[in-house]
Amino acid sequence: MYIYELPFEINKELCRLLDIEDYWKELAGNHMKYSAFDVNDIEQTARRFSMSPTNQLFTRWGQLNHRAEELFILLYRMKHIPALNCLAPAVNKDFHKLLNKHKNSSSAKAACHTALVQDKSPQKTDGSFSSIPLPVMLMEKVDGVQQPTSSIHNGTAPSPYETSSDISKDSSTGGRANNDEYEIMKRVSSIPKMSYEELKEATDNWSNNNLLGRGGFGQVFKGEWKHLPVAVKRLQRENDGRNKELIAEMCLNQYRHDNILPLYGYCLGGPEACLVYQLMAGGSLEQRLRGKTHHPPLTWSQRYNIAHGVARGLQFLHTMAGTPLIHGDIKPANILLDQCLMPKIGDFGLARKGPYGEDRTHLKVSRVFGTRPYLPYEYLSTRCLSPAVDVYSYGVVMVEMATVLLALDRDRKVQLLSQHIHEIAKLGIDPATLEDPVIRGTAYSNPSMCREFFSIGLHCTKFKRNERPTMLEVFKRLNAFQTPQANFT
Ligand SMILES: Nc1ncnc2c1ncn2[C@@H]1O[C@H](COP(=O)(O)OP(=O)(O)OP(=O)(O)O)[C@@H](O)[C@H]1O
Repeated sequence: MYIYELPFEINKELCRLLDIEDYWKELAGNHMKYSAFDVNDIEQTARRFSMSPTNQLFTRWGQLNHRAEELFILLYRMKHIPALNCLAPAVNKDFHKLLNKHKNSSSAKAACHTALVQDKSPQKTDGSFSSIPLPVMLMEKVDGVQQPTSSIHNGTAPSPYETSSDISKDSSTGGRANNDEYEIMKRVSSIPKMSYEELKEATDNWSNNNLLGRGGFGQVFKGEWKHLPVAVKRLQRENDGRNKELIAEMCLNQYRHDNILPLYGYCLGGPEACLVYQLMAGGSLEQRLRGKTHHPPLTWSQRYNIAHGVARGLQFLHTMAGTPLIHGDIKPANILLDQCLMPKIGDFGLARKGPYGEDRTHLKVSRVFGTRPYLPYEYLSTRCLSPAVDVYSYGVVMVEMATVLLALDRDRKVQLLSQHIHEIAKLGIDPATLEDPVIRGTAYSNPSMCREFFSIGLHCTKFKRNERPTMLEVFKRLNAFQTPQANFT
């Protein structure tokens, strides 16, 4: 019997059993070998049409002419006894010995508990199936029981009998995907997967000529992948935290916005895990401010556009449907610029989903990550993470953009820029005197813009977090500033 011929009652009950606790995902990803992308797609489609995801999975798999016996074997591998019981009437009796095998074994999966409790199989078996010899068509063996080999596999999902799995091949351990990895795959499933070989070729075998920079987690290379300019972040092999970085990047860098650096894909299959981003031809804001590129200094108009774009991106993250996303590491090195100097926020390795609901204002985290000179006291001392942390960091970046003073300068009396600017304000010093020396006193100077940046910086770095503006307020303030000053250079 083909899957699409399953009797309505059996199909319905299987859907019920496998929808519980998302067992269908295990079936689809670990056993039918669908990619995480497909699993996600099935889930989305089912949600869109308010239907059972298992049913959606069966429809897809069934289109490849898979048979009930094949499904039976996969359920056997999952040790899902209620589902096996349910499907038993639809398969050749020779397969029932698999069910007996589980019934006689004490190792039936604890994970089936929920399903067992709620089992309403239309036809219960009494465990007394006969052990008739298997049909001649069966050629391969699984756990001592031969399996059919006659299915037509003309689609993307490999045969359940193939020994190599897409997921296990893709695993950084080189072995079968473990639960953690499967969890990652489930969550990152909308991000395309790339092969290590492809990326090696794209970067000319990780050529030093293509090296764009280095960060705490690895190196970033320029490359061309399928005629698309890309930046490939190759994560350090010995870096224990790389999986964390990878997971966070993949799970959280999925918010699509003009001012968020798009993650094009990832690769878990090679000696090092890689993340692939849009290539930002303008480099990082850090490089531009510190004159580390061959480009001319930024004009005020460009600085304004960068400040505006970053505020726009952050207010977007902070206002995500009731759950703000806190970036946690806003600094010039993580603000990338495209060829038109449009900024995109990158590096979501430290990003966190923020406090849920309006009554929750912060999260208490177990460890503080990030770059110290950009972090406020309440986060460093009491580990309170809230969107106000990003606001604070943004304030420091605003002042850096206006003055190119270092966020931390050990030769300065007040080493932290976030504190230094408050001292300056207290002393009544005109911030325009601190304007970036490259443009101060030139035709490109813009003292009022410098004061405005400084003033936003002061507001954002207020000691008390509830006295800081929200990113939306900052964004609006910048918008308002644009109109009367439209002709600044
Ligand atoms: N998409 C990109 N396009 C162009 N250059 C990039 C891109 N991503 C990163 N870079 C360059 O590579 C450098 C290293 O980036 P990476 O994100 O690894 O580290 P970082 O942010 O500088 O430091 P850390 O991750 O330790 O905080 C950046 O400073 C930037 O110059």
